[in-house]
Amino acid sequence: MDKVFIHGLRVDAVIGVYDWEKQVRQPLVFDLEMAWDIRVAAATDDLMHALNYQAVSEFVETFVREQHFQLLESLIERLAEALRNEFGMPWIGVRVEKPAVVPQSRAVGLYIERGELVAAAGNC
Ligand SMILES: Nc1nc2c(c(=O)[nH]1)N=C([C@H](O)[C@@H](O)CO)CN2
Repeated sequence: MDKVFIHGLRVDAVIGVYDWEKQVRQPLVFDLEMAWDIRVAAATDDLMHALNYQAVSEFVETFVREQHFQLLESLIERLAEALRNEFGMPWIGVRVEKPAVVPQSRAVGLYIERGELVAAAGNC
C-alpha cells in the first residue's frame, strides 16, 4: 500500500505527569506514516483525491494544542483515532518524541500502528 508521510512535525503541548509539566508547554515531534492509494490522485492530478498532508498537519497541530494529557500514551492513542476518523486512512503509524526531557537521551517517546494495511486492488 502506498504511504503519505509527515516527518518532524513540531507542536508545543501541555503534557506530562509532574506538576511543573502542567504549567508549561513542551515541544513534541511527530512522525506520521499513512496508508493511502495514490493512484486516483495521480491519474486525475486533483488534490481532492489525495490525502492532503497539509490538512493532516494542521489537524495534528490543533488537536495536540487543545489536549492536556499526562501520558504520551493517552495523547498518541487518541490522536491516531481522531486522524483515522477525520481522514479515513485505513492504517496509520504515529511516532511521538519528547526531546530533551531525559537528559542522557536525545529523545524519548512512542510508536504505534493502528488499522489494517490492506492490499491494493487493481492493476499495478
Ligand atoms: N511511557 C511513558 N513514560 C513516561 C511518560 C509518558 O508519558 N509515558 N512521562 C513521563 C514524564 O512526564 C516525563 O516526560 C517528565 O520527565 C515519565 N515517563
